[in-house]
Amino acid sequence: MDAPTTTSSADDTSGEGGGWFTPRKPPKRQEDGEPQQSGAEGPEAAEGRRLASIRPLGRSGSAALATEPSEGRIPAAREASEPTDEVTHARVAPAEARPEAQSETRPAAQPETRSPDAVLVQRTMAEIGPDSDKVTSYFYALLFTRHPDLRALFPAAMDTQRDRLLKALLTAAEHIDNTDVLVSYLKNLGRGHRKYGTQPEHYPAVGEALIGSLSRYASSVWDEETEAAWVRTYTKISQVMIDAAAEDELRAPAWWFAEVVAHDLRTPDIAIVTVRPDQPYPFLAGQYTSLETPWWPRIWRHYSFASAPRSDGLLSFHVKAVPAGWVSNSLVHRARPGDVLRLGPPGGSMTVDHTTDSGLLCLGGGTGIAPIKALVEDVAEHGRRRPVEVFYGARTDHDLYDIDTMLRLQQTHPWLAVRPVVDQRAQLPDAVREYGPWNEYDAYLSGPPGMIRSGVDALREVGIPVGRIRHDSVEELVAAGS
Ligand SMILES: NC(=O)C1=CN([C@@H]2O[C@H](COP(=O)(O)OP(=O)(O)OC[C@H]3O[C@@H](n4cnc5c(N)ncnc54)[C@H](O)[C@@H]3O)[C@@H](O)[C@H]2O)C=CC1
Repeated sequence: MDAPTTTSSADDTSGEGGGWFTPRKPPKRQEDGEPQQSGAEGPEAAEGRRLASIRPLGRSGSAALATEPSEGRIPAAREASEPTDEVTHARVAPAEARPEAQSETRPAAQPETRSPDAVLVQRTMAEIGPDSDKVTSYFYALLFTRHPDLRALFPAAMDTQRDRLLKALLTAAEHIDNTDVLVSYLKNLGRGHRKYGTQPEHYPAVGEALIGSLSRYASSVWDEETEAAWVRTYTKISQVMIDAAAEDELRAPAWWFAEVVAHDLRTPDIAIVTVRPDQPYPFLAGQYTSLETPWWPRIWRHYSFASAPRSDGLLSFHVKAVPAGWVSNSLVHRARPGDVLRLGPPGGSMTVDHTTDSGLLCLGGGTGIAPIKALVEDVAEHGRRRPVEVFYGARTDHDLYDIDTMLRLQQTHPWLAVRPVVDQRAQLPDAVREYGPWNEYDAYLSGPPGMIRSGVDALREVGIPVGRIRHDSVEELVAAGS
């Protein structure tokens, strides 16, 4: 099944964006192609005022956000940029979930801790909240009418990811003061865009469309000051992305080709797909990649690696075909040895900290067992006898499609305990409560959103601090309709 794209509780910012692709020739303004809008604020009025402010951002090497990342995470946006496998819709965080909404309810005497730009950006976000679908549509209308070459390079069916790019940008802007988290997120986002062929000159085009759509739908709060704040914010965002992509270019390809070498249908809708990349693919156990099939060009989905790095260089994924999941259905029902896929760079930070000897408490629900298996192999390879307890949840016995592998690992490694938990008999979080104590353990959760939520609650109840609980982004899992 599609792996979620966020990992870890206190970190991770893998980033994949929604896809800006290389035009065959440099993008060119198409004044005649403007979307026709009735009403006072047409695209020209909305967008034409300050386009010169967003300049092409070359590969300067000087990141606008200078602070080094501390592996932070932006929970809402990380996955936002890369869909899992489902149709999703524009989702701007509800007002009550937004940082500015919280600060708006502070007592008046409390000092403002946000930067002036953040205040203006967040005010815009609050304003466009109810119109997020319209903002998204207008954003892409502006982008593609002004830069038609870009349209041809997005997936044919934009519904699947059309809001990903915008959402990632808006979330990044909203967190502009949270530099540690943001820089790491944006660097990953910039690196992830290399597989689309994104070039520095594409960023101003996107920035213009962004400001054009925001100014239209946040017109009641939009003024010169707000526009300047957005221009500064977007310039910072894009500069970090451009620099990260340029840096990455020196050491890694934009994508890897990977030939399917094995296809093991474990249940009618779950397959283990093994591929051989065309060149070495470095990654860490617990991470994931983005994957494109030949049947759905430019539709990328995330899948966790189901093994630690192997000496033969092969990579495996556990894929569950989900309703309307184009990529997952192709991988389960169509892919065969010899087919060639493309892989993006690895991402995610749900990885083992080898500097400690703490035990690992792992909860894997359904195909979420894939990265858990990789973590177990990673611990085994490091030769440290750390206790590892795996709770493997499934709907029925039949759905424990990889239990044999897990039990074999348990036989080989005395420090490993694997406990299958089948729904009819127990709930995964309840099962965890029956064992323990867990206060000396780091926890890893991988599975559907409901499992992550109730699992985190249960783990906190049994005394594991939140900073030691790592998991995939629930928001993104929900967005994926998993
Ligand atoms: N890196 C990761 O974290 C990965 C996550 N996944 C995610 O895992 C999910 C797997 O889907 P399926 O195999 O269809 O799983 P599923 O829906 O069949 O659920 C599997 C098990 O998770 C537990 N579970 C599910 N909902 C729960 C809830 N509300 N409360 C407590 N426990 C619950 C139960 O034990 C259930 O049997 C997908 O959403 C996929 O995106 C998949 C691969 C990797």
